[in-house]
Amino acid sequence: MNTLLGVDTMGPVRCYIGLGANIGDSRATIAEALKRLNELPNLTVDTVAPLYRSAPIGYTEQNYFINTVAEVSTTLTPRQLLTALQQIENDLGRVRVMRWGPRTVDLDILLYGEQTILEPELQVPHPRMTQRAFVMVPLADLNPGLVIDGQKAQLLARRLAEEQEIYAEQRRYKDVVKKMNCNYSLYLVTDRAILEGRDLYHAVEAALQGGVTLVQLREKHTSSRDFYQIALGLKDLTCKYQVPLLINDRLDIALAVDADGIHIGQEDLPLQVVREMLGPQKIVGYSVANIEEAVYGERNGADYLGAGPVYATQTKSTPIEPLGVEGLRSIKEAVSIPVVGIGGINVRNVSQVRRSGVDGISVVSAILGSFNPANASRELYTAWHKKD
Ligand SMILES: Cc1ncc(COP(=O)(O)OP(=O)(O)O)c(N)n1
Ligand SMILES: Cc1ncsc1CCOP(=O)(O)O
Ligand SMILES: [Mg+2]
Repeated sequence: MNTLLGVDTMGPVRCYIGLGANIGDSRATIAEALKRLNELPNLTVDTVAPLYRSAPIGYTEQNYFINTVAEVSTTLTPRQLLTALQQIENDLGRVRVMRWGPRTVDLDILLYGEQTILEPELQVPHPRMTQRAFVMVPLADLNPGLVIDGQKAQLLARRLAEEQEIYAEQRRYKDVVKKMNCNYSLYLVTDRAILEGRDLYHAVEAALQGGVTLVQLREKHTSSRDFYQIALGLKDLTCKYQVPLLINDRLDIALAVDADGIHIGQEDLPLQVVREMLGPQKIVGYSVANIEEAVYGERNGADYLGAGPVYATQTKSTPIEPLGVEGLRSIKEAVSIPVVGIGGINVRNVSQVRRSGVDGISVVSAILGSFNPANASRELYTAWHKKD
């Protein structure tokens, strides 16, 4: 890379970014920082280590830190990357008061490819990284064989973990990466009634082969035990196709099968409670039928909104008048999180729905009502991606 001109001539560079926080809801702040990192132009978060809790070093009269390390690929120059990280820190409320003092979030370039940078503002490899368990332990999770200053990351991590106070947190932040990369464009919501006895797994697998990007298991009249078993089976299937699985309504089932998230509506458990119990790393979808509900959803932790019904539907009885494309557009314009339309969407009206500006279509009968769900999904996929 030609760093003088800031021009990329060599393709993306693999970098490691250290993240730490100890003010407020540190886990949520780290999740938000990772999301913003992944939204940077010319940068992709490839993988994130588990979270660790570590004792403060230097100034010890402060909270324990939550730490992790992200592996990213980027065509940003080291300087551009540093500026972008500082911008995220500032946007998330970091105020620089004291060296090694408490912080809302701290983002450090640990390694930038194989480069060594010795500038007053930027030193890479990070000068103290091989002395810190909270850096080396998550870094060794991502790349145990990595050699820094002639020493293997895994060996350094083991030694430092014995000397310094560091605890593994339960939540796996690989989920955050999955959530950040969630594709809402063709979202299948299941309903076994529509299958009229055909096998759910076969139908969902066919839909996945046809291009479905997200699946919601929606079981309205099933015992908890059966719901759980079906969810486990669907989780295996969606994992095989690397497509996230969300559970309709039931927080207990979503937790029990470690689903990628949940979809709840106006009559389900309160959004804030669901977010709190599921944690920041999981996807929470929220049903809305007007702008007020949409704004509420965005402010209270929803990752995306299911807006509908867009058209009349036989699949769910609802007293709500269809929103139409204009109603859908007004909801999309009122928020900045992804919005999918739902209700009566099929291959004939999908291009109209797309023109409202939403991020995807959510469908039941247009896929599961077909004897060939793979073809039906393919047609919807093509229609969604068709240029006007
Ligand atoms: C993507 C999506 N959008 C909306 C809904 C409807 O949710 P809700 O209003 O809670 O109704 P039920 O689906 O629970 O009957 C949804 N499921 N998915
Ligand atoms: C669950 C739900 N929520 C609003 S409309 C709807 C059903 C959508 O089904 P279909 O795609 O068959 O119209
Ligand atoms: Mg519901």
